[in-house]
Amino acid sequence: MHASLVVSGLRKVYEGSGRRVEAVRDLTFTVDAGELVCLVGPSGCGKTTLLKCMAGLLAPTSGEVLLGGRRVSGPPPGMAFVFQEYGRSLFPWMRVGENVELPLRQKRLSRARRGELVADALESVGLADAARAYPWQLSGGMQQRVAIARALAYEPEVLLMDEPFAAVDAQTRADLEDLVRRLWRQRGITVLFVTHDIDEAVYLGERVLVLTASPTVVREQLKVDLPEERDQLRTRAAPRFAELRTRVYEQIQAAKRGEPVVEDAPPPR
Ligand SMILES: Nc1ncnc2c1ncn2[C@@H]1O[C@H](COP(=O)(O)OP(=O)(O)OP(=O)(O)O)[C@@H](O)[C@H]1O
Repeated sequence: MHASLVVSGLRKVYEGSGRRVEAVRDLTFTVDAGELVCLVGPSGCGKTTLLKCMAGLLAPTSGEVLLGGRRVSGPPPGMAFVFQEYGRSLFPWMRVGENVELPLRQKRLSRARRGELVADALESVGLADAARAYPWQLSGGMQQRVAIARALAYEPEVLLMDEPFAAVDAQTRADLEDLVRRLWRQRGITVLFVTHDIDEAVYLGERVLVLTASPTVVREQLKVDLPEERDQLRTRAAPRFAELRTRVYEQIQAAKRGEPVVEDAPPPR
């Protein structure tokens, strides 16, 4: 049930109100089935535009997105999202369990099966006892866990995450990062994770894609050759982690300065 994501020659030009913005010029990359890829780039480089095109919420000007070999032309059934603004993505008048169950109502599942999926997803994020609480009775980090549980319960082939931890404190963020790694390893979902945070990208990803400033192309694809088993203290203290984060940082600085992309650049040591 895992699917690859292919972005091919994607271009998006916004036009209207006498303004023309070429947000994304030419993006081509693949996220293999079951891979966890992080995407970083300078602010305003078109990450949200890209994700909206991938989610079928915005039509590209040219190029295409393929999910499991099928062209995306509207919200694909096998895709789930987690956004930064958990406060706005959960319905305050619904209990946690009902929020998690909501997207499942589109699927033709029995009530019992829906109940199982909700319980399993809440258990996976460590919130088995919160099903009857309302979102506003939970901390920010717990609300974001609910948003992750809602995406998991849907049993997606692909999970798109758009700066999902930007609004939580550092300690919670570290816990949520480990949660994403653990769920990804357990469930083998294909994950594309957008973040502003270079350390987060290197800690989480199997690969990091660095985008240029808008109009956007892929500046570099970096394989994260850290052990699969990661640890907030040991991994972040490893010399290889420091080398990788330096490389990503340099690439983002170069992107901000608008330096041209060097084709066939040698791989980092
Ligand atoms: N609906 C729109 N109409 C016109 N221009 C837009 C629209 N949405 C985005 N843009 C422009 O497209 C460019 C990329 O915006 P986008 O929000 O995709 O970037 P981003 O990388 O997600 O930004 P950030 O990192 O700050 O969240 C910006 O120049 C923005 O002004």
